[in-house]
Amino acid sequence: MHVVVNAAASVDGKLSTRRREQVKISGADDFARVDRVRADSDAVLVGVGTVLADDPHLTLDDDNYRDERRTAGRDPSPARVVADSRARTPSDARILDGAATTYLLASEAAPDDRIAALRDAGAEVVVAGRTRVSFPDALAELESRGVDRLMVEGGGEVIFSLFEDGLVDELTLYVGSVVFGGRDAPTLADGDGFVESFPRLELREVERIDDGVLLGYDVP
Ligand SMILES: NC(=O)C1=CN([C@@H]2O[C@H](COP(=O)(O)OP(=O)(O)OC[C@H]3O[C@@H](n4cnc5c(N)ncnc54)[C@H](OP(=O)(O)O)[C@@H]3O)[C@@H](O)[C@H]2O)C=CC1
Ligand SMILES: Nc1nc(O)c(N)c(N[C@@H]2O[C@H](COP(=O)(O)O)[C@@H](O)[C@H]2O)n1
Repeated sequence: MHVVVNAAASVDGKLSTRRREQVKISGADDFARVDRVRADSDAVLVGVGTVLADDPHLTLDDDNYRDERRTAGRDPSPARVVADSRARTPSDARILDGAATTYLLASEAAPDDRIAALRDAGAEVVVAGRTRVSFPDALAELESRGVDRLMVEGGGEVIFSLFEDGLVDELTLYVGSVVFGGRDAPTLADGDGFVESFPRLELREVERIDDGVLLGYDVP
């Protein structure tokens, strides 16, 4: 499986403000680029923190991309994936609106009634990990279900874990020309942080988009 992380950050590396609400950092051209990356992916993954904060839809905005995928014999939209160890995703979350397949990655610690409720709401539940989602196991299961190219849209906790597990192949980071500050504001990679063996990236591209900069990296 090829894993592409895409996110937008302020110049001080924050994905949002300390209020952890959804903030538009990208402009129209960058959102159009993100739609293209989604359209090229088999699935789009976020953590439950992002679902609770943003209630994202994660489908395609551009109808042409849906047509293009149909013509290629693919589902019109990529699948949506939530990493949600305890199955906290609300049953009325937008990712469960039936517009695309939605996988819920849970751990063995998830309450049975929550798993049942999310299955009733249409989620395909994948259990991987005892108390927290094991990404190596969960991504292997998704691959067995046809997900060869996975886009990860955040947030910082999930992105850190994927780097920690050595599962990231590419990172594209849009840096908007804005400062959020805030010691508790989410950053591109949160979690426990690295103190050694830092993931090293190879800078592949730099492009001005809207009033910000897109940085593209390969992860060797
Ligand atoms: N600007 C941007 O591009 C983006 C911004 N955001 C912003 O980021 C914030 C949300 O980020 P954040 O709070 O970090 O949330 P995340 O979306 O990263 O979700 C984190 C949660 O995922 C669950 N999880 C399950 N398995 C794992 C695992 N193996 N490793 C890590 N987490 C796991 C955990 O909850 P549990 O233990 O219950 O499973 C964890 O608390 C919001 O403010 C949102 O607006 C989000 C995406 C993109
Ligand atoms: N690329 C990008 N730029 C921003 O400025 C953002 N705030 C985000 N956020 C991510 O996009 C998701 C929203 O998706 P929908 O529009 O609901 O489909 C949000 O949850 C973040 O993952 N991304």
